[in-house]
Amino acid sequence: MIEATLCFVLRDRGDGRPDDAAGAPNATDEVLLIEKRRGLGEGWYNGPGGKLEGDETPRECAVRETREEVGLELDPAALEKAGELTFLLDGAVHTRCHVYRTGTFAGEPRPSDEARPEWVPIDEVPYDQMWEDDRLWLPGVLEGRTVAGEFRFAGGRPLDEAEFVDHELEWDASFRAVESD
Ligand SMILES: Nc1nc2c([nH]c(=O)n2[C@H]2C[C@H](O)[C@@H](COP(=O)(O)OP(=O)(O)OP(=O)(O)O)O2)c(=O)[nH]1
Repeated sequence: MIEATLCFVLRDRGDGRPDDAAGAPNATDEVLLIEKRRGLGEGWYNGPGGKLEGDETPRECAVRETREEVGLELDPAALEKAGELTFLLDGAVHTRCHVYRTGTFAGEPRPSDEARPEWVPIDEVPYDQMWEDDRLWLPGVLEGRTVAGEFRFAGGRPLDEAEFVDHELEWDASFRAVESD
């Protein structure tokens, strides 16, 4: 089983309207997406992220992958755990993915061999150029919600060529018990 991360960095486009009391972003916020240049999901938009290395925690992985892919420095303590997604392929767990969200970052995004970064208004996220399941959970994550999801694919490797067949979602999931993540 692969353990991986995704990290969605949000910024306020500056319309002066505050986010709501719960801190949920408003519709003028932008999210940093990458166009993935190689590997799984090549050619599709996603958040920065990737597989855990060595004995790093998912949080450390999200910070490292964001630095490597787009050159932003994140504050690990300011990463909010927003999701835990399990991707199954032909009945077996293929990848467990920890999803983070943050509004705290330093630096300007820059392209790398792996990724071309782009700030995208959260109501213009190109779901037709992303993994097929993303439209089911990413809008809620960008609104500040938490989600636990299971997504079933079938048809053999690689995962990004398999058929998306089924899913289960639990919204407003609590990840406090595993917050060392
Ligand atoms: N948004 C989204 N991301 C997904 C899905 N399935 C899935 O594995 N991912 C993510 C998890 C990881 O961040 C990323 C795959 O990891 P990666 O970027 O390290 O994969 P890779 O094959 O390019 O690995 P590498 O050669 O760079 O080590 O894709 C999905 O359905 N939706």
